[in-house]
Amino acid sequence: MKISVVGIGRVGSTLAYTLVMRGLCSRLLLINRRAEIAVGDAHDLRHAVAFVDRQIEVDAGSIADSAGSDIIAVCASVSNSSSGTDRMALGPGNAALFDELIPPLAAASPNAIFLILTNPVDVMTYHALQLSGFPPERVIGTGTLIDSARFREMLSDEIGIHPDDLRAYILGEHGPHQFAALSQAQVAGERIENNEHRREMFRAAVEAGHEVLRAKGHTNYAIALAASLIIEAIVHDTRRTVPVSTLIDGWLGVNDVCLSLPVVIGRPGITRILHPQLNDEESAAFRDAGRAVRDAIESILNNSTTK
Ligand SMILES: NC(=O)c1ccc[n+]([C@@H]2O[C@H](COP(=O)([O-])OP(=O)(O)OC[C@H]3O[C@@H](n4cnc5c(N)ncnc54)[C@H](O)[C@@H]3O)[C@@H](O)[C@H]2O)c1
Repeated sequence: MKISVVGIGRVGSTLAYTLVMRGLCSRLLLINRRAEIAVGDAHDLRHAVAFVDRQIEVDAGSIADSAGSDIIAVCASVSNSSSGTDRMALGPGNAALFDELIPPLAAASPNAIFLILTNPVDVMTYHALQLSGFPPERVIGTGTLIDSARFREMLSDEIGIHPDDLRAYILGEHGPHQFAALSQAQVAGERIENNEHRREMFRAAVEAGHEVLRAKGHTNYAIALAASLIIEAIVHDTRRTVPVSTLIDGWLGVNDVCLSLPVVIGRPGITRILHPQLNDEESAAFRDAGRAVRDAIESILNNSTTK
């Protein structure tokens, strides 16, 4: 299993460390615009391999060196130091960066699965899909997995049940147009009540990500573990059900846009998209998210090579 991580900044280097810790590949390639950072991280991680149970070849390299990757995790980004909590502000810069990166990465590894972390993640997942020409099941955005994890963690504290056992999803956009599918939230077949307190908890979960950004200027640990859960599902064909950003084609009248829905993930990538029975308010929120991300795709990708 060969995994390439593109963009060795705060998120990419934490993801690379997580992949080594979890022994999720036999070859790990790090690619960064400033090559010396990737070289340094590759050395450091090679020393870390001595402390894990699996032999992993860790290298720094170029897009040509990524040939034959099974999974390509894209964390490359223009600087996000001045964008604050506005992920869309990164859109034009990152769209141009993807124009440069995705076609040669896809050509070097035509059978790979792309995992997109770069923000605005729904727009960038759509862009990667277009630029690679890969089928939608092999282009996955981390989407609202991270938001859902924060929400389940808060629910778990209140209910006193492990977050993994709670079926509670935040869906839609990884951004302001996300919503909690509370009408479907349940544990062991028992409904998790949809009340004002829980809706307040959803708002707190969304705010929690912003609090991390305000405090330290970036997020890295939780998103790296979220990405490694998706990668683990691919590597071990676990068929886990996770909310991630994927191409939506027709559901609830939403078309030609990437948004988060629960999907099943295995060795081929997304093996199935699930369609929860949302109530009217949640269905309207999903359509709103579709409109917002579609508008962003049109304005951000206007000048890109796909137009
Ligand atoms: N999806 C999520 O939930 C989530 C969570 C956190 C961060 N993010 C996003 O992940 C991205 C990375 O965040 P970060 O904090 O690591 O940023 P960062 O600035 O620390 O790292 C970005 C890295 O990309 C590299 N890079 C830029 N252009 C490149 C190119 N052409 N080829 C190779 N590398 C290139 C830069 O040199 C830098 O090392 C951002 O877009 C951020 O918003 C997403």
